[in-house]
Amino acid sequence: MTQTVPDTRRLAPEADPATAPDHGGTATLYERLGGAYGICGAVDVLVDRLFANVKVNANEKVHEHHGNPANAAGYKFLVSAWSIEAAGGPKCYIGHDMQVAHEHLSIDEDGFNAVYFEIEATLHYLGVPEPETAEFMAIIESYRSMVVQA
Ligand code: HEM
Repeated sequence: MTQTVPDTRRLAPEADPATAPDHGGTATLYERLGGAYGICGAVDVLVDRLFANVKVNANEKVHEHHGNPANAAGYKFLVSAWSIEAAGGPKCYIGHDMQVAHEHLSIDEDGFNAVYFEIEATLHYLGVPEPETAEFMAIIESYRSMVVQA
C-alpha cells in the first residue's frame, strides 16, 4: 500500500519512538516519544485527521474551527507545544488552559471519545510503542472532565 503521509520518524533516530534514547529507563515520556521532532511530526498527522474526522466535526462549533484549513498551522503549533509540556518536556505552551480553551464548544462525552480514539489510532498508525501510547492516552484521559462541558 502506498503511504500518503510522510514518515516523519525518519527525520532523526532520536525522533523515532522505536529508537529514541531511554537513558537506562529514566527517560521522560517526551524523550521516549522522540522529543520535539517526534511529537510535532505526530501532531502534524493527527490534526489533519481531526480536521477530516466526521464524528469530531459533528459538533457545529467544533466544525467552525476544524472546517477552516487556515486554522491548521496555529492549531498544530498549540497542540504540539501542549503535548511537549504534558509529556514532561520543556515549558513552551502559550495557549489557554484546557477548561477555558473548550468552554465555548459544548463538547459532550461522544465528542471527547471521537478525539480520544483519533489520537490513539494516530499513535498506532505511526508505530509508537504500546507503553508510550498507553502513557500518553492516560494523560489525555485525565483532562476529560475539563474538556467535556455539555
Ligand atoms: C485532552 C484532550 C484535548 C487536548 C489536549 C486539546 C488541546 C487543545 C489545545 C492546546 C487547544 C488550543 C487552545 C488555545 O487556543 O489557546 C485546543 C483548542 C481547541 N480544541 Fe481541543 N483538546 C482536547 C480535546 C478536544 C476535543 C474533544 C475537541 C472536540 C470534540 C476539541 C476541539 C478543539 C477546538 C475546536 C479548539 C479551538 C477553539 C477555538 O480556538 O475557538 N478539543 N485544544
